[in-house]
Amino acid sequence: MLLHFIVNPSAKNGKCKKIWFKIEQRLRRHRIDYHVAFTQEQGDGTKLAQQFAEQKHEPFILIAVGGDGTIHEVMNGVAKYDHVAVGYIPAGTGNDFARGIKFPITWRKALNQMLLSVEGIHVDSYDIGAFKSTKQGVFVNSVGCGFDAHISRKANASKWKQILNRLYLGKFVYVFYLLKEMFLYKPTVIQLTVDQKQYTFSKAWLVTVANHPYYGGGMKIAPFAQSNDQRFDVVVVDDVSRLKLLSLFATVFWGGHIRMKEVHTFQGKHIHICSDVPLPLHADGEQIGEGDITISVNKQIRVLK
Ligand SMILES: Nc1ncnc2c1ncn2[C@@H]1O[C@H](COP(=O)(O)OP(=O)(O)OP(=O)(O)O)[C@@H](O)[C@H]1O
Repeated sequence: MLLHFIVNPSAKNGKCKKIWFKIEQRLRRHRIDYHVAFTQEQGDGTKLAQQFAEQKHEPFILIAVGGDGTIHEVMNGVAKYDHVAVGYIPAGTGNDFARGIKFPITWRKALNQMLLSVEGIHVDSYDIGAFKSTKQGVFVNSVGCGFDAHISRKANASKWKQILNRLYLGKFVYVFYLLKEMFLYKPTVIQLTVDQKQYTFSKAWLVTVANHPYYGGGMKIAPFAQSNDQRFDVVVVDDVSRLKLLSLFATVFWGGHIRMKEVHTFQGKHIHICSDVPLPLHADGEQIGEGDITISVNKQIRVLK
């Protein structure tokens, strides 16, 4: 069987390119036929994946190699096609999708498992979410609005990120903006609707709609979320002091934050978030603009395990 790969060479601060060369050696050694396309800029993952899906009429396997941004883009290209099974080799900095579906988070182990799986073609079905705001699309990990999207927007726009990325210190940019913006960001009134029930939060910092527990490179933002239960876990941080917010960012690594009284959790299939002030939004860590957003469960997608 011919395997199709979409590789983001820039993932993991450019290390993904070297990872791909090693993957290629293994494929050749196993005499596996493959075809590869490289992304050249943001958005290419979606375009290439859609082109593959439209060209092929028989079932085929499309494997994304990169980080969460890469699998996000590839899923956006193929979510509406039933004849595609998606594979994922984690080769990014965060790799939360792999954690979320309990797939190995190192490229070597993931490749080994996938090579076994390809022979038997073992696929599992997973939920993906659909969002509609000024942009629309699907997500595999989470959609977030408010403070976290604000931080990632600031960090991505920073000239320091590119410089520090080259030194593999890119994460410090997020920490810098987290500490700085904590004192500048103004929490807002948010109206949240979960399956027709309405809730109002007067000083909301952030709302995360999660498909599985992981976020931001291993933080357990929604510890009980499951990626195959056809619903989302919603986490709201409201009316928290700036000092306590800092401790929240420490406890979120093991999921301890959900015991705080300022953290509210819900579960549902249809979520609407609106606010008087347009809130920054992200889907799987990718910027998707700002404003009100509606999120619903998309049909499941088949993933190679
Ligand atoms: N050739 C390219 N050059 C620059 N950016 C690219 C290229 N191809 C894709 N991108 C963009 O790179 C961004 C980051 O990719 P990705 O998220 O896969 O890697 P990562 O940030 O290292 O991993 P993670 O999200 O898991 O932390 C995505 O927004 C994607 O659109």
